[in-house]
Amino acid sequence: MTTALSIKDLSKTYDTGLTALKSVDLEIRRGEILALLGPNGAGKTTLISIICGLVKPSTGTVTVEGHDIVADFRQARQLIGLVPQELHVESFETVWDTVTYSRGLFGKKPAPALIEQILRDLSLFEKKDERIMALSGGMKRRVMIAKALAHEPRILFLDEPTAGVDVELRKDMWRLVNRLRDTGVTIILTTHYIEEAEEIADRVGVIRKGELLLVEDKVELMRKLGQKQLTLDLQQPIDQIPEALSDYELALDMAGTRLTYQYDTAAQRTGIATLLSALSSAGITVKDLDTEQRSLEDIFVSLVEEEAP
Ligand SMILES: Nc1ncnc2c1ncn2[C@@H]1O[C@H](COP(=O)(O)OP(=O)(O)OP(=O)(O)O)[C@@H](O)[C@H]1O
Repeated sequence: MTTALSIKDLSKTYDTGLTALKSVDLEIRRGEILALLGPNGAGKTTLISIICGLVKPSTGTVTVEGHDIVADFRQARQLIGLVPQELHVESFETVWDTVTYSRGLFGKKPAPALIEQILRDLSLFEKKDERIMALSGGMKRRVMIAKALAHEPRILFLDEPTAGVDVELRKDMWRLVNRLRDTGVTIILTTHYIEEAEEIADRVGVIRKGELLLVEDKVELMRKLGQKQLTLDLQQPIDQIPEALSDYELALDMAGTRLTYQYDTAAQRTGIATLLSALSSAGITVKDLDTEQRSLEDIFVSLVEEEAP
């Protein structure tokens, strides 16, 4: 594994006394897409801001492709592209000038062909001569992404990139993210949209109250924590779950016509076969059945709830 980003024992206590990060350890591989999930105020932006040199850590170290973000700030920062949560783009400049200027800030030689490609990828090329102030909010957000990419970063941070953007931009963005990843760029995104993490991430980190609760391969996480639910629609309503079925984790709906059964997909035995035969022995006829996999959203909600004091 080649490490793109290494975070060790990172903590941050703001001047107000609030501890936003508590001893975070995290290794991010080159070329992976990591989604950081967490409720409001979890510390996601603080983490990104420290890595980008915008906030000073209280303890700990961060290295970007081997460069320490404090001792070797310029080298480390040059490898990073940041698309912040807030829109702040120069109003009077044109799209082209703004994006070109961003590249220049990192001391990189002009590369008009590259800037053109970035603008085309973001469906911004037709707007290249327009002033930013004349653009819609969605277009401004595209400009922010273009600015972050102009100096060819190896690690791209997207802080809640799709909050309030339309479906079109979201799709463009994920296409671009996948293409960047194919060229070896490491992508770290924070999001409230769990389906976004589910769709795009290779690994998912869950952060809450400044603590990294887990970091796990997405597929593995879903396999480990994912439970399936079996829904059984009954031919005849029942008043209560028969005593003979008390060993199973069953729930009966209000109408008495639907039983639900939670089971672990990773378990050796799901218990479905014995459950069905026990139902039959109890004289309960099943009209229809259906299974449903828990989504990452369910997993996230249950994790955050479980850990709550
Ligand atoms: N400059 C600051 N001074 C004091 N406290 C701060 C500062 N910036 C952030 N905080 C606090 O630190 C905690 C973590 O905030 P942060 O913005 O990192 O969370 P987040 O996970 O990005 O949240 P959101 O999803 O709402 O953006 C919050 O309680 C916040 O109020």
